[in-house]
Amino acid sequence: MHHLGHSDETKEMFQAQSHLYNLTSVFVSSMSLKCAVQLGIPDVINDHKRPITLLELASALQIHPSKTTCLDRLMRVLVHLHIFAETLVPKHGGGGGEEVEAYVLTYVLTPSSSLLLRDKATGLSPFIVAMLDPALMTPWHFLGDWFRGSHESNSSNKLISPFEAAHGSSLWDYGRKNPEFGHAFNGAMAIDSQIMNLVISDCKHIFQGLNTLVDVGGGTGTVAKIISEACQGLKCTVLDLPHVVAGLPESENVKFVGGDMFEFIPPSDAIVLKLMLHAWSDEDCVKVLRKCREAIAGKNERGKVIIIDIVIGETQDDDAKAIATKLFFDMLMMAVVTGRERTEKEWEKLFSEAGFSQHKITPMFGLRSLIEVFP
Ligand SMILES: C[S@@+](CC[C@H](N)C(=O)[O-])C[C@H]1O[C@@H](n2cnc3c(N)ncnc32)[C@H](O)[C@@H]1O
Ligand SMILES: O=c1cc(-c2ccc(O)cc2)oc2c(O)c(O)ccc12
Repeated sequence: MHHLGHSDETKEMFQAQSHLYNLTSVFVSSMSLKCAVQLGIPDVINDHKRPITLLELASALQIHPSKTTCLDRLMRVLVHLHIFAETLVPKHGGGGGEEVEAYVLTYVLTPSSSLLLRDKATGLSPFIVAMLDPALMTPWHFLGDWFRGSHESNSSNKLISPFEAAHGSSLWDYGRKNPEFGHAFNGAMAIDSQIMNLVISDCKHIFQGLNTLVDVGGGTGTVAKIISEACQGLKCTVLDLPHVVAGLPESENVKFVGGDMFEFIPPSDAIVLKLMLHAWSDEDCVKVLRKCREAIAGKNERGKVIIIDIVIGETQDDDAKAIATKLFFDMLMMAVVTGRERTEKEWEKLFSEAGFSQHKITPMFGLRSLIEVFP
């Protein structure tokens, strides 16, 4: 291909333009992924038991023939994103020792699409659909207006989020009023929590010596179940909003309490807060942490708060991708709730304002850290 001999200035301008076009269209990656999940493409490929051609895929998905070329284009982008891979297979099976003359292009799963299969407990498909629900996408369209200050505070005189500006309710209240969304969101969080299964053996010592534990905002109890199964005899209570825990099945070691963490946290040896404090302002975090301190009062050296959350600026942050994801999370916490991601210094400030004297941070899995906080 012949390239025109552009000046450095022109090259730079085209690069800048290309960068902006790329940023403007990155949502196409998320939406193409969501489409693949909605169509059930990973399961169709898996159920086929061998590499699948475009026509076989279109037929299994019952796609109208007029849209086969559109499916081809969807698959092309998903292959580019490493969700699926292409492989050439001999046209007529190639068995029998005869020379193969023609090959046909087929699709196979990759490690990423293997995580989307329906039968896997850790299958991420419901997570992807919930996180890309229009209810969570709409607030982003309100961000500009929200910055300009047209949406300042709700009835309790607190700064409202772009989510509340868009929907007229906080994320948690919206989930109560729209149970389908609420269940999908809680289901997504439960899937995210399944990852604890992979690390619990490494952090069992954190729960050693504890008799009781409360998982504050523990959703449908995934983390509590994993911890209680790993630590024999440990009695776990999950505190979450009443509509979240209503009717959930209990067991001998996992009980549910419906309530508001700003009002009351049941007394226990330790409190777990996973992906909780990052959803709240500093002022609200200090209130919750003070309630936690009351709940573990009198437990001597056993008493502690165990936080699983993001810490910005850790050594793992050498990886540019990890930094970007943490910064994206920070924006997410701005758009859908009233929280933020915090550096160690910012966490430390919250702990000392809430009356805690010591903390220990252990980088954990993925982007999360485990922070033990002591009175
Ligand atoms: C992001 S989810 C985290 C769920 C769980 N900890 C996990 O990591 O899978 C936040 C949870 O906080 C709960 N929540 C929100 N406000 C609360 C409150 N005032 N008191 C108790 N729980 C609350 C929500 O219902 C939701 O289950
Ligand atoms: O809207 C969200 C999304 C998440 C989330 C995204 C990706 C993950 O791997 C885990 C969690 O977390 C949230 C959260 O903790 C919160 O308090 C409010 C909203 C969201």
